[in-house]
Amino acid sequence: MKRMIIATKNKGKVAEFQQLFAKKGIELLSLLDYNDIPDVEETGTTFAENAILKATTIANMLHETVIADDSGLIVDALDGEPGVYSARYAGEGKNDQANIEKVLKKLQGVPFEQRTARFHCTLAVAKPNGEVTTVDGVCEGYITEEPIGENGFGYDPIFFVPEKQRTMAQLTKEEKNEISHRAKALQHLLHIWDKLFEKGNES
Ligand SMILES: O=P(O)(O)OP(=O)(O)OP(=O)(O)OC[C@H]1O[C@@H](n2cnc3c(O)ncnc32)[C@H](O)[C@@H]1O
Ligand SMILES: [Mg+2]
Repeated sequence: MKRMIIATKNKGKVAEFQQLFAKKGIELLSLLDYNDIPDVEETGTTFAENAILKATTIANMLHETVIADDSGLIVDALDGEPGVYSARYAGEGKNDQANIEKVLKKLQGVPFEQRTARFHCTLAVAKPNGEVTTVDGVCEGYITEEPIGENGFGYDPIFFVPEKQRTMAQLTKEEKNEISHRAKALQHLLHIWDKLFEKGNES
């Protein structure tokens, strides 16, 4: 396998996948490399449903094997919000800053030890022949009281990683890729990679 398509338009995800796949010597394309691919409506109520929806829709459209990523932030004190609605928590505009402000506002007065949260990532691989496989990855942490750090994307500035004693947005791309939900899901995928793409099973 020489190239792989990631069914996403999220630049932050693309940058992380580029780095994660570099070691495999696979050329990565994303939906940012194509014109005129409409957004897939994320009508599912679970990460897996949405990841499968995105992967199968784009695989059917392009007649190629594609990977889709559906991910989000789960905050225990908010009963799991923003969850599958992470990208559009503060409205359809997908505004990272507004999403962060909404989480922080809802958590006002909640002490640090009760601000537990996790990032979840489901990756779905869809082949043009209709076969679909999913893998998951999770990263545990705490929600800070204010945004800290400039790196990454989405909720990274308010996600404190105990292992690193810094927020996700204070980590380099390499450091985030050592511990992130996305990297863990991809590790699971790489474990079954040869089986998924062994000769005769490529399409
Ligand atoms: O659907 P695609 O095109 O892949 O792009 P998206 O941004 O809409 O992606 P999702 O539907 O999977 O929504 C995931 C949201 O969860 C948040 N998120 C996911 N992974 C994250 C990460 O590594 N760091 C910070 N926030 C993350 C961020 O707000 C994302 O927009
Ligand atoms: Mg989305």
